[in-house]
Amino acid sequence: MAAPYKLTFEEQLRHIIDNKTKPPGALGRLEEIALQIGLIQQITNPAIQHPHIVVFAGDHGIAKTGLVNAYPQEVTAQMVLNFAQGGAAINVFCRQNKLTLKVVDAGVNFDFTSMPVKVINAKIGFGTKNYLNEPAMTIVEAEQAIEKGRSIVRQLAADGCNCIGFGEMGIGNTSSATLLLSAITGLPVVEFTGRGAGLNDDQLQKKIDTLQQVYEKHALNTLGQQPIELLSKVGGFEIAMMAGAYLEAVHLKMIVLVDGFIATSALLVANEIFRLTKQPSAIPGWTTLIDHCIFAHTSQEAGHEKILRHLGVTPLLHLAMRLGEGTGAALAMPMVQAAVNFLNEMASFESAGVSNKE
Ligand SMILES: O=C(O)c1ccc[n+]([C@@H]2O[C@H](COP(=O)([O-])O)[C@@H](O)[C@H]2O)c1
Ligand SMILES: Cc1cc2nc[nH]c2cc1C
Repeated sequence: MAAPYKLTFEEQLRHIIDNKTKPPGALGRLEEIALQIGLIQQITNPAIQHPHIVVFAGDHGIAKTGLVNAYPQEVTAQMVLNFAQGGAAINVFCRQNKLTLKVVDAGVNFDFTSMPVKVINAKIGFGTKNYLNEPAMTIVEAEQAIEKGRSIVRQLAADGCNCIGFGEMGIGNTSSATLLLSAITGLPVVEFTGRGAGLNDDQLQKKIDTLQQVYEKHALNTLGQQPIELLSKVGGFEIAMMAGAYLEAVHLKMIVLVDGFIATSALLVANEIFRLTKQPSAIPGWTTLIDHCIFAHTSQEAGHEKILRHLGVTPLLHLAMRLGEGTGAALAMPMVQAAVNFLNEMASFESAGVSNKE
């Protein structure tokens, strides 16, 4: 006699989700998220513990030229102080959704150490170099930033956090994100260039021309599969640190929420690093970091929708936001919690005595 067929863990989870008191699929995307989280935690009653938003801040040498940005470089440091004082949008949404916020100085052009503010000092440098003239950072700096991002997440996980969203702050960083995405996907710079924090039509054209020049100067068409070199040419300290943070969070099987355009560019860099290390994925059958992540929102920054489509993913929210700071991730967190809650708390047809379809 053939041995009885044993359900795989994924089949068991699907069965539990399908037997909740609702028509199959009626909770839509929440059902996908519940399945994804169950698979990440390899348990049928998963839990979110000590959810965090970590905002990485860094400055960009190119921003000093004013060729690609509407706001001056000083705004990065000023906004970090605003985060530390609780006055930014991300502070409001974290308070609303009971998320712990950590602010990391990955490389802002300002010294916060003498100030009475709660900012994690992970400074790699006082802003990157202007990549119109030279590489943004050294290979060693790129590696240091990645390692620092990994260690920050490792510490949070050790302190009990299992759900995390990453945000960023850095005047000029939509330009870095554009160049990184263009190199990694092989799609033209113009595809990913947008208005950032608020460029007009003329300024947008100047940004496109400038970034095309940078793309050619550093032969970025040859660097798509060399993520560390790519970061060193056109990256940002906050983007490199976030890439390390994603790598560690996925490695530790945390629930990871992806914010907007810049956060997605850091994820793609991390994904290339993951691919190079050829480590087996923590979850059977998941081959990329993308499989592991929950995409929080679609930013209004023009390139975001394009890269999301390229990846074949649909985020939870579409609020026409383009702020960064992790605000999209913070707003999506209650949906993720709702997915976990229905899986844990809803009755099944059997337990509630509700008749199922014939
Ligand atoms: O997250 C997004 O999708 C997003 C889209 C546009 C702008 N931003 C934020 O705006 C800043 C970068 O804009 P820019 O024009 O200076 O490159 C940076 O601090 C980001 O957090 C963020
Ligand atoms: C004011 C301001 C706040 C921000 N938060 C994230 N990016 C930002 C850019 C600007 C300009």
